[in-house]
Amino acid sequence: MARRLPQLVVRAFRLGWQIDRVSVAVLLGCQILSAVLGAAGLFATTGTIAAVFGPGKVGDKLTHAAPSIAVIAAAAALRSLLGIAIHAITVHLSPRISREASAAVLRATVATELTAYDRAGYADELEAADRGAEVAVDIIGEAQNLLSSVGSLVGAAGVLTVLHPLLLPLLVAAALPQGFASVYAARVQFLANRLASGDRRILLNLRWYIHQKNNADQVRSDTMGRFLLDKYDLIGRRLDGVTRRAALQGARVSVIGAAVSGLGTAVVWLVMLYLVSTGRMSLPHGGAAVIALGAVGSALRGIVGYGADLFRTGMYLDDWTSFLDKAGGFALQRGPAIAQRPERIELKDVSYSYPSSDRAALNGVSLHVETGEILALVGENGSGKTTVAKTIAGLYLPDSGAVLWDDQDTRDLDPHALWRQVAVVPQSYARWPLTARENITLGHAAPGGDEAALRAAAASGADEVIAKLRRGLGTLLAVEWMGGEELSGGQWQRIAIARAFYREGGLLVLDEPTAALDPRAEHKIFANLREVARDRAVVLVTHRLTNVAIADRIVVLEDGPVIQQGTFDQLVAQEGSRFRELWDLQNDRTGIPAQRDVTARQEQEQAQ
Ligand SMILES: Nc1ncnc2c1ncn2[C@@H]1O[C@H](COP(=O)(O)OP(=O)(O)OP(=O)(O)O)[C@@H](O)[C@H]1O
Repeated sequence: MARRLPQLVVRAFRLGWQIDRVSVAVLLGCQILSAVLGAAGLFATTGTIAAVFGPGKVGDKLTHAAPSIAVIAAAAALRSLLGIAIHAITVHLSPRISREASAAVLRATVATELTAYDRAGYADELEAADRGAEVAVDIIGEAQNLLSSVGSLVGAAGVLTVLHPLLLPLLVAAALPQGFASVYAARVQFLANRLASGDRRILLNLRWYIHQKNNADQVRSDTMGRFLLDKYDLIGRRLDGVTRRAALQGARVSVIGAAVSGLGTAVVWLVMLYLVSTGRMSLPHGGAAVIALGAVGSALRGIVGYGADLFRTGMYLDDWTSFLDKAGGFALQRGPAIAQRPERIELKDVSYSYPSSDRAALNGVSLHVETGEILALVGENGSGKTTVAKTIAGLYLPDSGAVLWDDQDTRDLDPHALWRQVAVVPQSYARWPLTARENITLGHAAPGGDEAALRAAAASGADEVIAKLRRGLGTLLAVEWMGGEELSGGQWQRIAIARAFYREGGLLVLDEPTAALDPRAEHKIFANLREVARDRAVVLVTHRLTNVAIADRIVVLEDGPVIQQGTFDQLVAQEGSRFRELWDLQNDRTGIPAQRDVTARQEQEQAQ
């Protein structure tokens, strides 16, 4: 603690310094002045006592004591003014420190590799960092309380040492057991909190799932309410158990520490009585020592208490800094090269495993797509289509092999510049609680007003959606907010596609882009796709095989590796192949395979 506390005080003020130098400078100035005034007041008190208890007439004694009394009064008045100033500055500064600390976590989070989210433990580290940012609100207050106690201690200790050199070391020794106990209790509480972070996250998720509008119908229709609430209760009780055990353990040690310190304090008083009764210390000095002892005692208790608080806050802040330093070990650290609009993107023998899985999601995948082309990825659930699409888009880096954007490895490319060239419609797209305009432009408003956004909306069918909104593009798409409106699933999907069409990027990735669309809307998307692909490379992931007929090339994946590649006609013609099997199954209920069989039979008969 002795080693850590000075570092933590420096760290607290450094954090404050980054945000508001003037406030921190004034705070430190007030603190030093207050300590000096405290010592002056205490010295004046001993002077007053010596004068009052000394020999002479009462009137003379009071005249003698008057300057000291004036100093005591002035010091007390000034200190209380300084106290008000310190409090006001602390209250003003603390929330800003906490907000800045949270913003730093957010900045680090968006600057981590996507794969971090797939790693067990990352969410815990993120939560710990968030908690560190949350408690940062206390650090300035705790640091300044500690400084103030240290200031009082220095002043009072000086006075006490002048009165008798034995008293101060004895008092410090008496305070130490309580100090150790407080730090131990703080540490136990911190470790318990860390241990419980997984459960706390589950509770948070449960709350979110129960509150969320998207799930509200299923919570009711699936009669999930009781089940979720019981789960919440169960985990809450487990959490209570952890905190109760920590509180008991901390309290046990605190009681022992307090008892030993209490005994120590009794010894100090006995020593003082002994010194006064044996004439080793004068009575006026004894009186002054009583006051100084009180001041030193309360300063020591302050150091112990505030020190323990600061120590605990420091442990949380350690989690915060360690997350910021390495962003959970997944900080984006790619090369600086700036990606241009890609002419050709190529996957060369790419393999990729998710961190939490010992099975490869991609296994030796090689394929390419060029500007003006539509590449379709096909395969059964879990075959690796989305993973390939994300790897092409530079969202994942391969474990082995390479993803080349015009011969430049995505590992060497600046990721933000690369993503400016990418437009993605993922399977579950974000429904931002923003206006329709912002949902399409995503903060990249075109200089020519709404023209580009409306063009993208027309290409995706979102124009019909916008036309029905009360305030058109300016309508807030969040019904839970005043003036907001809600869209249907398919209407949202049209907006998500418009968003991708709006982006200028040279790569367009569509992962099941029409799953929620009606046939007319779906037809419109695919009718426009060739035009959209004119100056972009398009990667299309879909299970609806009729839609992949539009693609220039189709890649069929199965559990990681590519098992077939070719045009639609080539793949359909491969009897017994996986693509042909999926095609036949999909059309089993529509009669298309039967028609095909009839056509094939007719052709055979004609040939004979
Ligand atoms: N975040 C993840 N963490 C661990 N494994 C994952 C993760 N995402 C996908 N996988 C695994 O990787 C494999 C490929 O998944 P991917 O999502 O690429 O398949 P897909 O072909 O797109 O499937 P679908 O047709 O169901 O969308 C699957 O075995 C899946 O279980």
